[in-house]
Amino acid sequence: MHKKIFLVGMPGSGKTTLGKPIAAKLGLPFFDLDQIIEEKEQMEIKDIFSQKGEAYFREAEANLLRDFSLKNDTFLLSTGGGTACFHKGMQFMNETGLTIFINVPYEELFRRLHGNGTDDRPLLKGKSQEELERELEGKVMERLPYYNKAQISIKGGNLSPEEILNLL
Ligand SMILES: Nc1ncnc2c1ncn2[C@@H]1O[C@H](COP(=O)(O)OP(=O)(O)OP(=O)(O)O)[C@@H](O)[C@H]1O
Ligand SMILES: O=C(O)C1=C[C@@H](O)[C@@H](O)[C@H](O)C1
Ligand SMILES: [Mg+2]
Repeated sequence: MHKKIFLVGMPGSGKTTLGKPIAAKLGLPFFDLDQIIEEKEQMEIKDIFSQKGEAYFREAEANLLRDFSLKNDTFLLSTGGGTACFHKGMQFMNETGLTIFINVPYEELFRRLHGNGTDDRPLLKGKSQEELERELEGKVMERLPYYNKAQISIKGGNLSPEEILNLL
């Protein structure tokens, strides 16, 4: 049984929503790297982006991913949308534990996030509907090569936690 599990995937793919019940079923404590960053920095992610910039955020994220994984023996960690894609995040997670990619098509991500779903997602905020859909499409294309290195890939977004557990 794996004791260190990393969930990776796009914003809106369900890492937080699905992560909690999956962790509970597996008896693992659940953590969310975005929350860990906000606690450490004492700032919301959108403010880190606007005040300190994306490069600062990516470095803090990479450092905290490593610190957290080394200091904790058992966990299910829901990572940020970009964690796998910067500073060799995917490689580190694959060397450290079990990686699971929740693979949701961009059209479904768009359905979930348009409206107020982008308020707390600084990379997606302030775009028209059309721009948001194109942005999601582009990001999925750009990031798939990283996410696809996960050891387990779960296709389609509308699975329940129970269905996902059956795939593990
Ligand atoms: N399996 C699912 N079926 C249907 N809707 C879902 C599913 N998983 C998540 N959603 C919906 O999609 C939205 C985004 O989910 P969630 O916040 O869990 O994504 P995330 O991967 O944690 O995003 P982020 O990387 O921005 O933290 C929520 O409104 C949630 O209700
Ligand atoms: O997709 C991304 O690059 C991000 C996703 C979020 O989880 C946050 O980590 C942050 O908003 C960046
Ligand atoms: Mg989340």
